[in-house]
Amino acid sequence: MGHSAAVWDYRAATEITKDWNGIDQVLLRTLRGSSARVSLHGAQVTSWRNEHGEELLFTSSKAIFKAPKAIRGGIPMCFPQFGNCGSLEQHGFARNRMWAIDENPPPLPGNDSSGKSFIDLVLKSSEEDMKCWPHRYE
Ligand SMILES: O=P(O)(O)OC[C@H]1O[C@@H](O)[C@H](O)[C@@H](O)[C@@H]1O
Repeated sequence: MGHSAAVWDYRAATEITKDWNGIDQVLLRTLRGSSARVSLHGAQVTSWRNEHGEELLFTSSKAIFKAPKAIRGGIPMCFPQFGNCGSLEQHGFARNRMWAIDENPPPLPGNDSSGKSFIDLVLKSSEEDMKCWPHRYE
């Protein structure tokens, strides 16, 4: 990619694209050539490729990347419940909401961002979700 560790610009290694349903997804690349893809639908990690381009995550070919279905596969956010251990939908509603990019995230701990890339996503409680889970969160 033409980056060197001395001038690593993680923002240049972060690209926002749309999936086939028009939903924003974030592609993150590292200096060494590995990458991850995160959908704003559920903040779900849908791909993680190593520096050889090999996919390390399973995402079902039957996955529907669109509400009201949560994405099946990858790394889901299970909140505020896991599985069916509660009265909410399977694994909670967070994986079936549109998350937002936090433009002013707190810095990474230490000085460990060289060659890496990252994105901070945020989900805030909504009046609608308060009806079934009456707690504020962010
Ligand atoms: O199928 P979903 O709703 O995407 O959930 C993902 C998986 O979550 C796990 O907790 C279940 O044991 C699996 O059966 C399930 O497939």
